[in-house]
Amino acid sequence: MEYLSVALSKGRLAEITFDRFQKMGVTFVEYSPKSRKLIFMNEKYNIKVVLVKSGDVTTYVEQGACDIGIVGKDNLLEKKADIYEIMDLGFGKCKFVVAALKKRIPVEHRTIRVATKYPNVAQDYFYKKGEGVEIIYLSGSVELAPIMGLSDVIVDIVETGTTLRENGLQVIEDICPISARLIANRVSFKAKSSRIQKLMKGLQTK
Ligand SMILES: Nc1ncnc2c1ncn2[C@@H]1O[C@H](COP(=O)(O)OP(=O)(O)OP(=O)(O)O)[C@@H](O)[C@H]1O
Ligand SMILES: O=P(O)(O)OC[C@H]1O[C@H](OP(=O)(O)OP(=O)(O)O)[C@H](O)[C@@H]1O
Repeated sequence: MEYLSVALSKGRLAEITFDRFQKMGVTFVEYSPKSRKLIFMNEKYNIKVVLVKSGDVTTYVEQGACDIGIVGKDNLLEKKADIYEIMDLGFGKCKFVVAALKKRIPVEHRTIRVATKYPNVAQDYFYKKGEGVEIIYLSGSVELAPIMGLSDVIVDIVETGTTLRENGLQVIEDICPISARLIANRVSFKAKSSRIQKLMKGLQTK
């Protein structure tokens, strides 16, 4: 039997996903949260899990290097990849927001500057509102941008709100909810449909 390959977002989603696998009886003995290993094999069910950067999951799946993937909805909205989104996994819950400094200086006579790790999501959101904005791409610690005068607002993920609060920012608009999703390569979804369906059933178990 050919193996089923899974691209899994490293970081926050990985541990929960391995835990789900464990609960459905699919164990990856070499996995531990502290391990630096990137490939894990379950010989019994012939499932190979590879740990990739969150922004690269859609690339592996779209190109067919992996059959399926587990990734945040944030990355799906940003990448717009040609894949099937087949299941909401119900974990990794957070939301996209627009946030700004509590003591925000009003912007007059110029375009609002938006700092974000998600330029397409931010651009789409303001475009749909009919607002022209200047997008400033950052790769992390986005909350710093308004504090340092780099931007007027940010578009970012909020879960507990701690990062915003501890840096003097507040949510000014909710954009949309986010959670982890199971995605599939279009060809694999047909060619390996029964195995993928079985996995989906197992992953539903809490
Ligand atoms: N604070 C959060 N709470 C809950 N889920 C989150 C939070 N931040 C991100 N996520 C979700 O978890 C996924 C992985 O986030 P993680 O922080 O591990 O990596 P990343 O920040 O997207 O990428 P990287 O840090 O590798 O650039 C995100 O794509 C998102 O769906
Ligand atoms: O509402 P909270 O529970 O505080 O979580 C939100 C924070 O988590 C994410 O950052 P991450 O830790 O991934 O770091 P990053 O800024 O480097 O992306 C996100 O970008 C926020 O900064």
